[in-house]
Amino acid sequence: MKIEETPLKDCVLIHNTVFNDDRGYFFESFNAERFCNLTGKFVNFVQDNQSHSVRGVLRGIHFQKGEHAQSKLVRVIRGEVLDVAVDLRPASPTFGQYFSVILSDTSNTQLFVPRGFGHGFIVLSKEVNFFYKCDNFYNKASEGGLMYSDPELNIDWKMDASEILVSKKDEQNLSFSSYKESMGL
Ligand SMILES: Cc1cn([C@H]2C[C@H](O)[C@@H](COP(=O)(O)OP(=O)(O)O[C@H]3O[C@@H](C)C(=O)[C@@H](O)[C@H]3O)O2)c(=O)[nH]c1=O
Repeated sequence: MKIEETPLKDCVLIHNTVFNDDRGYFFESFNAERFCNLTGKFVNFVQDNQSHSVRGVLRGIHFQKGEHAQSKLVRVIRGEVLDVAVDLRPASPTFGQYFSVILSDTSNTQLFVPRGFGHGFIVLSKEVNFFYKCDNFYNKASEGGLMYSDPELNIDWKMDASEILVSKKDEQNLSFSSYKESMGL
């Protein structure tokens, strides 16, 4: 297992050691001790989530507020996505910046998205099974969302707008400027 820093502090890529043989492959998708030693963080994951989506589906940009904030360790089990993490920590030097990376079932790379970040992904392959661990429970009342197409965030989703499919809920997400206003910034 190797850690690769991203331009956003605390948000790291994790490359697992994959053991290939005649039967296929094996890798440890999470090992608490190694994760802690390599990242310097103790993260107590308490909930696992899995979703299935078809090409063009964009889920995001999501976060939970306040004491319900979640760190996420995300990966793709089947297919390929462009995964996006947005630094929403007002005190961070990279506040408002995003990092994007292709995650797929062939690279098996994982992204650690810390508390205080927004997270989303768009499906690039025909179908995707997406899996992630969270260090805080789902709390509907504290859900927040930023508009994926916000001009200030200016995220390159690498897909034509006409192909993008979002939920009714995500159509109502906040602009980054309204988000900042709601935070008193
Ligand atoms: C996220 C979540 C949803 N749900 C329910 C609520 C709703 O009825 C249904 C679908 O929820 P959503 O539309 O919010 O699902 P989705 O759009 O997949 O939401 C997820 O998006 C990615 C990008 C994330 O980062 C996650 O944290 C989460 O916000 O599942 C739970 O019961 N537990 C959960 O932890």
